[in-house]
Amino acid sequence: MSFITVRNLWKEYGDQVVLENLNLNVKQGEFCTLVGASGCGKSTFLKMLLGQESASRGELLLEGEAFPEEPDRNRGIVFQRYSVFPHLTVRQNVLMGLELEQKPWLGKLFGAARREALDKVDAMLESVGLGHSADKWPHELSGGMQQRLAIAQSLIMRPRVLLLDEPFGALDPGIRSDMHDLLLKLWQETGTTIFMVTHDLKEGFYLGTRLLVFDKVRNDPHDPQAFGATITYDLPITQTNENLFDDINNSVNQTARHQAA
Ligand SMILES: Nc1ncnc2c1ncn2[C@@H]1O[C@H](COP(=O)(O)OP(=O)(O)OP(=O)(O)O)[C@@H](O)[C@H]1O
Repeated sequence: MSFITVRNLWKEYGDQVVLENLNLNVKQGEFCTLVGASGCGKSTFLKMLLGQESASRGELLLEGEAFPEEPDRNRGIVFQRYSVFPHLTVRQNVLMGLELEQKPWLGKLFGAARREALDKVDAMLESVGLGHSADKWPHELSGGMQQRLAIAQSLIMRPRVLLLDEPFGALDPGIRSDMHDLLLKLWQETGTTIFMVTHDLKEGFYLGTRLLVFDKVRNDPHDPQAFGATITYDLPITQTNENLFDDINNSVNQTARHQAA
């Protein structure tokens, strides 16, 4: 049985068809990268996987069962812009998830439970290279450090599915490449299933084990909302070549021009 099953999935907002007829089977531990023109519903798809948006039609299954309708600890998300809490230190930012999980009403751990949680937090901070910054405030961190903190915050909950929405889009190229190494290391260590949206096709090819291209196959210039995007390429990344890269790039750019027209 596949870990995640997407069957004839549609998403509409009012008259606008955003996604049409998505079909996908994902195994546990796969690293899927999602590319596509702006507005093709990539973030919407992540939100559906997170439980923040529901499908208009079709099925979204986790191990054969309907996805829980509310976000839960099975799924973590990291956005492009830093989603950390400015009024908490680095350590408190990562600790908070564990506290809320174990003490949902009080939001605080005490004694041995707190010490155990702090050990986990410090180990996680070490693994994302923030061991020396545990007592800093988010505004004292660089963009790359804040993004590492956001990743630590998600991973401490050991999500079975990690959703990344252009997590490195706002970072400089050098820092991006460090973050790639870090993400691959954490993915290998945790075995979590990843869906990552990127605008950078090369990044998609480099990081993922599987590339999903979201694109519109039909376009009505008089009614741009009539048709949604679907998955036009679903490729194991080992089977790619230079021509395919150009084909995908061209079709995504063409859709982007239609959307902008
Ligand atoms: N809550 C909402 N209500 C109405 N329309 C929405 C909502 N969320 C998204 N949309 C619309 O759905 C379409 C797809 O948006 P989405 O953000 O998923 O695209 P995307 O592929 O992630 O784009 P980008 O690459 O620019 O982030 C857009 O036209 C957007 O305006």
